Amino acid sequence: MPNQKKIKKHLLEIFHTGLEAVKPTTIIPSSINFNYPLLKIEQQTFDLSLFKHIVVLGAGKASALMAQSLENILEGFITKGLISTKYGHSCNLKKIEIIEAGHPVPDQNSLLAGQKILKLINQYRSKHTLFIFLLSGGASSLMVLPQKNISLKEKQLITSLLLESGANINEINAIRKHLSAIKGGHLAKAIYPSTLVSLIISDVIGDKLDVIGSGPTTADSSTWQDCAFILDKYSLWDKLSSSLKSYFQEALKGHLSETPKSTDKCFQKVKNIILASNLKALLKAAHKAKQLGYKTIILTSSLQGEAKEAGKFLASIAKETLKSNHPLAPPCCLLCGGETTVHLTQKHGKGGRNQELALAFALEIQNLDHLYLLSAGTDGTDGPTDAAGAIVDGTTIPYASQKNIDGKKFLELHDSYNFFKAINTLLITGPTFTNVMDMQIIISTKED
Ligand SMILES: Nc1ncnc2c1ncn2[C@@H]1O[C@H](COP(=O)(O)OP(=O)(O)O)[C@@H](O)[C@H]1O
Ligand SMILES: O=C(O)[C@@H](CO)OP(=O)(O)O
Ligand SMILES: [Mg+2]
Repeated sequence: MPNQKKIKKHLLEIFHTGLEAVKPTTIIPSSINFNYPLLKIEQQTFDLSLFKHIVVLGAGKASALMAQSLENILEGFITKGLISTKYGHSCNLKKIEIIEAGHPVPDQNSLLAGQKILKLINQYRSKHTLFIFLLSGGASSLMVLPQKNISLKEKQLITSLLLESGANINEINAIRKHLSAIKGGHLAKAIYPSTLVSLIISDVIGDKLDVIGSGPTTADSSTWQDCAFILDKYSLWDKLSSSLKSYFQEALKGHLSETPKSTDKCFQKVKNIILASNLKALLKAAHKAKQLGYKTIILTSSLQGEAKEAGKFLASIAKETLKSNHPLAPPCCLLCGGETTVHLTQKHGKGGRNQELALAFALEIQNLDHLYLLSAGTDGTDGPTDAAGAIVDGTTIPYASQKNIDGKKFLELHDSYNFFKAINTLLITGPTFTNVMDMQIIISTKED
């Protein structure tokens, strides 16, 4: 079907245009202006003649390309640097060391990164050092340094429990911050009295500074009470090791200190600057969709909730375009972004929130012509799979049925990856070196 091919090409063009707008290679050069001694980053200006050293640190899925883009501007001025990124997300750097580490569950290299970053901070901490921190999503797992008495194994266990529980990223990170000696503002505290500027690519809803990568350079707004509430809400107390359980209990009795709060003087010397977000990608994607001839609307950049419910809801809007021309008449493009969650049942298959959303959408529009959806993670990875997401239309479910593949069953088993793999409709991009949550692109067209 030639039209099907054309629309799929459009979906990919719109997605990749959105991605391009939030790549480090785009945003770093466009936000930084350097004319020695003045380094201007967005609205902030730093006089480099006041500093003896510039030390670049960072963690996240985008940190390697952020570092490379920064080296292109500042190479001769950087004293030393170290960033941590996910396996397979490195690129060539001249001055800055790279460690590749585990994600979404931290590993030994995540710990090594946390230790080495703290060592560099201790080595260069002074009023004459400017620390530049390159932060993007994934940092919570890629750089860890557990508080005293907490082992890496315990951090790994609680991370896995939280990821499977259906907890959202605010909740997951409230717990992670309270177990960390480097996130939840602790990194800013360790760097004080040096000057710190944190360049940030946001992958959380509302661009909350203390949630992105568990906010290493920001005052934490969550509390031990919040942690207790989250452990209750997802029935996690009994799944914790006995030592971790007593750790939280001690904290609730007031025996452990809180994460650094906004009144801490260390934050007076910190500038947190968000360089890219989901909305930025959606705006550029919308521009492309309009160029391709679609009436276009951005529905939201904060889609959240259970992935399959979001898929159903988006399908209802897509169908409305055909039925009543609302919110737009075809040919039109509806854009959305955000981060849904998947509450995994104990026995489950392989998938990710975008593939799950796409499968739920496909089930709702089966046998309907004219509707198409691309749903994908902007980091190029959806869940623990090698796919970024999937592309579906009205033929997806019937085509699978012909091959005796029952979409409904695969959805129930959270096995969306194997569903799409079997019918060869996975979207595979590889690492994109950026990360602004997920994007959904719906095209509704009345052409045959
Ligand atoms: N079989 C599965 N089906 C659907 N979602 C899954 C499955 N396995 C894991 N997930 C979800 O994948 C999420 C992690 O995906 P990932 O793309 O790495 O997230 P992020 O990009 O935010 O780090 C977890 O929150 C988990 O709920
Ligand atoms: O590192 C983190 O805390 C989160 C949010 O920023 O990123 P990701 O979902 O990619 O793990
Ligand atoms: Mg995420």
